[in-house]
Amino acid sequence: MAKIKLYTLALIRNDGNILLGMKKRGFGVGRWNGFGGKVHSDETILEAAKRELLEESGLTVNEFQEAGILKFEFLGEPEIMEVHVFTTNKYEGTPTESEEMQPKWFPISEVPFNDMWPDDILWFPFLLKGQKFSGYFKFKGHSEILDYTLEPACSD
Ligand SMILES: CCc1c(NC)nc(N)nc1N1CCCCC1
Repeated sequence: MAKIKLYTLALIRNDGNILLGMKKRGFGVGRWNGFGGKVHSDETILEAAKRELLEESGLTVNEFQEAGILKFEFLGEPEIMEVHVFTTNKYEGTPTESEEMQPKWFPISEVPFNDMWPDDILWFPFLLKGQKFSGYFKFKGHSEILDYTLEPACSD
C-alpha cells in the first residue's frame, strides 16, 4: 500500500505579480517554485504552510486561501506526495533569501515555466483564476510526466 506524505506549497500574490523562489539545494534544486515543504507530525497542514513560508521567504501569512491539492507519484518510489497548495495576497514582511530559496517577484505574464516543475504550467491557470483544482501526476524521473489527471474541484 503506497504511503502518502503531506507537503505544503504557498504562492504569494501582489497585484499582477507572483512571488517565486529559486531552490538553492535539495529536492527541486535549480527550479523556481512556491514556498513549502514537509508537514511535520506535530503540526497541522496550515501550520506547516505558514512555517515553511516564513523559513523559506521571511514572509508571515495569517490567512491562506486553499487553492488545490496535487498528488505526485514517481516511478519506482513507494511514497505518494500529497501537496496542499495555498495562495494569499495578505502577508507581512519583505521577501528575504534563505538557505533554501532566493525569492523574486514575477509579473504573472512572465512566470518562468521552463525553469519550474513541468506540472506547474498545467495547474497555474486554475490558481490564477481562483478555481480550486485537484490533480494527480505520474512522473518518470523529475522532468517527464507519464500521465496525469487535473480537474476543477470544490473541497467545501
Ligand atoms: C515534487 C512535487 C512538486 C511538483 N511536482 C513534481 N511541483 C511543484 N510545483 N512543487 C512540488 N513540490 C512542492 C512541495 C514541496 C516539494 C516540491
